[in-house]
Amino acid sequence: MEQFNIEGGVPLHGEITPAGNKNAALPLLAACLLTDEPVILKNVPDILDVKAMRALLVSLGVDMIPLEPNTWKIQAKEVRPADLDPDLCRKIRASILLAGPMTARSGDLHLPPPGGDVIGRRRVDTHLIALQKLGADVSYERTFRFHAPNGLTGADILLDEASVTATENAIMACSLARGDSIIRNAASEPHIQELCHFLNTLGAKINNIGSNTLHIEGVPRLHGGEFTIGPDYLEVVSFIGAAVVTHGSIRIHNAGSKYLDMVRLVFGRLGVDWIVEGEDIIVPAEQRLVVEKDLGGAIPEISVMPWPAFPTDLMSIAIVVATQSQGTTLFHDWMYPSRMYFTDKLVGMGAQIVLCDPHRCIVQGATRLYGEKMESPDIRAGMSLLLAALSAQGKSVIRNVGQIDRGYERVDQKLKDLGAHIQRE
Ligand SMILES: CC(=O)N[C@H]1[C@@H](OP(=O)(O)OP(=O)(O)OC[C@H]2O[C@@H](n3ccc(=O)[nH]c3=O)[C@H](O)[C@@H]2O)O[C@H](CO)[C@@H](O)[C@@H]1O
Ligand SMILES: C=C(OP(=O)(O)O)C(=O)O
Repeated sequence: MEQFNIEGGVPLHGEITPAGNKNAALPLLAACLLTDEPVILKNVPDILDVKAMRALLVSLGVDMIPLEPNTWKIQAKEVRPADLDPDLCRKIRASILLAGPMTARSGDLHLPPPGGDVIGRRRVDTHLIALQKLGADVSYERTFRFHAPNGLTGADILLDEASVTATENAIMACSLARGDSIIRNAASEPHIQELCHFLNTLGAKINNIGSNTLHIEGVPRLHGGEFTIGPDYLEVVSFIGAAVVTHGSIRIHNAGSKYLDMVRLVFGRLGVDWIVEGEDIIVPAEQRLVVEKDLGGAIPEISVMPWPAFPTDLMSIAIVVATQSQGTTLFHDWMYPSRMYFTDKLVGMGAQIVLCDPHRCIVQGATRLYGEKMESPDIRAGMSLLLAALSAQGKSVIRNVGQIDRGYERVDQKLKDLGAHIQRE
């Protein structure tokens, strides 16, 4: 297993361009199953999760041909509901995204359980409820079977929670269902909006995009098309965090700042700001990192919520930034029960953090961090430990960097280009 060796304390300077959004690329790749015509996808990130999704699609009969770096021609001329490799499905959460398009396209799929980040129980019930509502038979005996030999029929679907991937599965299935559908309590993250725009490019009829009530007119077939995946806002914010905790200054090209309003508000409470210049973001070196108290001097709370509120996937980055901001902040992530345990490693580096329970921690900043040897537990915690190591005095080792490579393209090279002292070994 590869590791990163980092010599911390070097301010980052320079320019980067983020890769395409992992959480958009994965559903868009799965959505290519909905048409037998070729699709050209541009700005597909070169990351481990995409490699796993590609292997899954290939085993279902899909051709995926690289045209140039980050650009793929994908054609699902004929699909076969083959027995999918359970180990491959377990590698990524997004393997569950095969359920919607395969049930709609071929009426049959045997799907082993998905995997992904180990950050607590991750239910799939909402996915099953949505597909059942559209008329699919769903059974589970260590593997899922989705069966709809006569196709799917549009329905009024009320999701029992605003699950991101369940919304995506429902959207893909409704697009080819007979008749009209409504998806209520839909999630509306940027990647869900992007999936809707992509499907409309292929001839789907999805309305109210970006809202929590989607209207979908089913169509008998989708055609081919071309689409460019948008920038990964999670990578953008991770690099903003890296610049801030190293007191550096960077320019991020094509940063997709239209999606960052809430993040800016929340990071603003930690004293972080940036300048938007066209499509770019500039993080200035001079930041007054002081926690902004709530009215009456109360300790501010940063908590996660479905979009357009603050995303859970940025919680660990915000926690590391808070260790470098003067003041006290309460962090609350009710979504996942195991996302906060990585704070132990920050404490080992010198951070003052009280883990109150699996969902809450209090960070008292600013503290100097010192280099440590660590293991990357999950993708975002891994990236956060990398930020901490870049900010720390002395040497750090981060093992199990495959967790970071799942979602960040060439992260070590990008950091090196910004002047970081980082080696992959
Ligand atoms: C491949 C992909 O796109 N993964 C993302 C997707 O995962 P994923 O789609 O798996 O996450 P979900 O949106 O289903 O839910 C995340 C967690 O929050 C809970 N929950 C969610 C919504 C809600 O209204 N009530 C509720 O309790 C769920 O039970 C689950 O435990 O969305 C998550 C939440 O943004 C992100 O962390 C993941 O990076
Ligand atoms: C939790 C994440 O990914 P996944 O859902 O793919 O495990 C993430 O991207 O932070």
